[in-house]
Amino acid sequence: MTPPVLLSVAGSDSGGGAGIQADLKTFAALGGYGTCVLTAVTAQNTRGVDAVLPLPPRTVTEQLEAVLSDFPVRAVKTGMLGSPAVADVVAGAARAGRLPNLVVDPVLVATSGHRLGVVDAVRRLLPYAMVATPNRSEAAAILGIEVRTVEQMAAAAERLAGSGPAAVVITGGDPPAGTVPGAGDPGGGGPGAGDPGGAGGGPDAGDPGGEAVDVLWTGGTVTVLRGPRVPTRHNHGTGCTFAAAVATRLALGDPVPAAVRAAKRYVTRALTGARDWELGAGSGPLDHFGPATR
Ligand SMILES: Nc1ncnc2c1ncn2[C@@H]1O[C@H](COP(=O)(O)OP(=O)(O)O)[C@@H](O)[C@H]1O
Ligand SMILES: Cc1ncc(COP(=O)(O)O)c(N)n1
Repeated sequence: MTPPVLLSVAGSDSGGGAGIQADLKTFAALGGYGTCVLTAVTAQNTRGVDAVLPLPPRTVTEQLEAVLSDFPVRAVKTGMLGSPAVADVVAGAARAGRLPNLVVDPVLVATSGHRLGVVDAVRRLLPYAMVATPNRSEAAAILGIEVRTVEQMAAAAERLAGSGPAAVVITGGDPPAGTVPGAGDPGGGGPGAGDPGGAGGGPDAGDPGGEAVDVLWTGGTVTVLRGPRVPTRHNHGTGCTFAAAVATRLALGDPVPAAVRAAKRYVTRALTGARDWELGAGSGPLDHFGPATR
């Protein structure tokens, strides 16, 4: 059977763990066919980003035309945009209705701390998103407010949805200092439990008992998605992988809540598969195709 076609609009990670490389692996692992439009080339490895070359808007336009004129693209994921001018090119295609099931991952800063994007570029694309997937610090930067607790994640998701996206997932993969703060009952609830007040005080990434808590806002409903926090230094590209998985599941026909749950499960498995890997000296990549992902 012909697989559904996905498009990733993102930067290249020479280390292969994030960006275009993570997106194409995720699309393939989940049964899609991946195409790509490069926005920037980064010199990057598990330790950090050494250089960034943003591509000219015209080169991005030409790649978009090449892909969209030939492939029946069913869903699109954007990551690093490179520049506001490139964001305008992509927003133009979205405005023209050429980017269906658009998942916008507002990449601003790499896990290593290197700046990869600006809020101004992300703002130009958000109005056209079906799903936006900022992490907590990205949501905080876009809105100019603090986003740490589950209550703050829920409020931020609702505010971001006000700027256009049909759904917003704020991801909480980054280990906060010591705990995932949130008032109320720390217990209960698998992925999909619906109590925004119940993040609990799970220990952070160093503790196998902790949780990775994401918050989904869609159609006026807040859903708290909980998963086990995988204790690992191999966590480079989690945000890219998550957003690419959401896009793939949308392309396969899932509604947004199901797509988001499936994406969270996939990231957890890809993290689990690479837990004992020793690739690079810093934040290593995920296991996109390993037995844990099946
Ligand atoms: N150590 C971890 N264990 C389990 N899930 C994780 C871990 N780190 C990130 N995730 C999950 O990966 C997805 C991407 O989130 P996040 O890491 O916050 O994105 P980003 O890379 O943009 O910071 C979310 O579903 C988040 O809960
Ligand atoms: C080209 C590119 N795009 C996106 C990210 C963010 O990935 P992460 O948040 O996992 O560092 C990255 N490091 N490089």
